[in-house]
Amino acid sequence: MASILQFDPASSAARRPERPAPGPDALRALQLASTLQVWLDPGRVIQRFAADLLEHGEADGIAYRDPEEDRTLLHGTRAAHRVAYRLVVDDEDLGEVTLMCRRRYEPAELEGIETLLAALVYPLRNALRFRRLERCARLDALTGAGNRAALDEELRRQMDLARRGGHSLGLLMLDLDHFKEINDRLGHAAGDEVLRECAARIRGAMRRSDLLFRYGGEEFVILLPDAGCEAAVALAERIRRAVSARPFRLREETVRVTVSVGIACHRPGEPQAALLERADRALYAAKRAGRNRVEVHPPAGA
Ligand SMILES: Nc1nc2c(ncn2[C@@H]2O[C@H](COP(=O)(O)OP(=O)(O)OP(=O)(O)O)[C@@H](O)[C@H]2O)c(=O)[nH]1
Repeated sequence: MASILQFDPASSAARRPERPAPGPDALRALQLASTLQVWLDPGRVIQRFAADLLEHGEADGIAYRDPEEDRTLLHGTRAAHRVAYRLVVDDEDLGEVTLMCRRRYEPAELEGIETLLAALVYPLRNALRFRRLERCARLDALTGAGNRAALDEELRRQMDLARRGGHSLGLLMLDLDHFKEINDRLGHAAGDEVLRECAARIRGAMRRSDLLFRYGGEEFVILLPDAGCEAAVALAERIRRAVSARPFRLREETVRVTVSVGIACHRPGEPQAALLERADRALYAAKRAGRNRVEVHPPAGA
């Protein structure tokens, strides 16, 4: 088990005030920092950092625990001797870097490694911040689903993948029934609560590979990569049941909510707008047929 050292570049410099003028380590760190700052993806920053240390034989393997993702990236191979650094800048957690080596580290070697870690922390912090901002720009703040801009981008990407791979792509358009009544009777804040809870129930019915977006006010879109109409109908029914099965408990009231769902499956060569338009037509048919139901475009037998 490796001991974990907290690495903060400010306190690390403070610990060695008598450090001599820049030597080869410092020059290498400077070069490394200028290479690393080019990347705005934390995974790429770590990959480049690891490649540099592996190349110089300072480690046989380097693992990185991302502070915001449930994963650890490994470069190189695992080895018995380990030293782990929790990276912190101004109280901001940047994750944990573990260096693994077949031989035991000497104290002088660790000092050199800490100089290189100092080159890593700021590019890594910038990349983590950039990723956070980019994610916020693509998320709907109320429900945590993807927003309209994210849907446009993802739909284009998924249609392209479907075309190249010869896969199918299912699209569900989902709308809460009589939502205006909830807003009018209980107020906008209660309406917001319903939207949040509804998104949570939808997510609970989805598989990991399905993608949820808030399309507009009380309308959601789900993309099902590599899924045909049968799978799309099965998901739509699961969602319809999950929403209507039990009342929504709000702060002061409980309300029953239902959803209508329209489904269209991508046809080769079909433009994005046409696919959305067909799902919308199916949704309209579900509303006209009485709501709390699922319809597909084209309708069976058409
Ligand atoms: N609370 C809340 N309400 C919203 C939000 N966005 C849109 N709405 C409301 O959603 C309601 C949509 O009403 P309608 O389009 O008439 O639809 P509906 O009442 O669900 O009726 P059907 O769709 O025909 O079943 C309007 O009252 C909007 O003000 C939001 O972010 N929060």
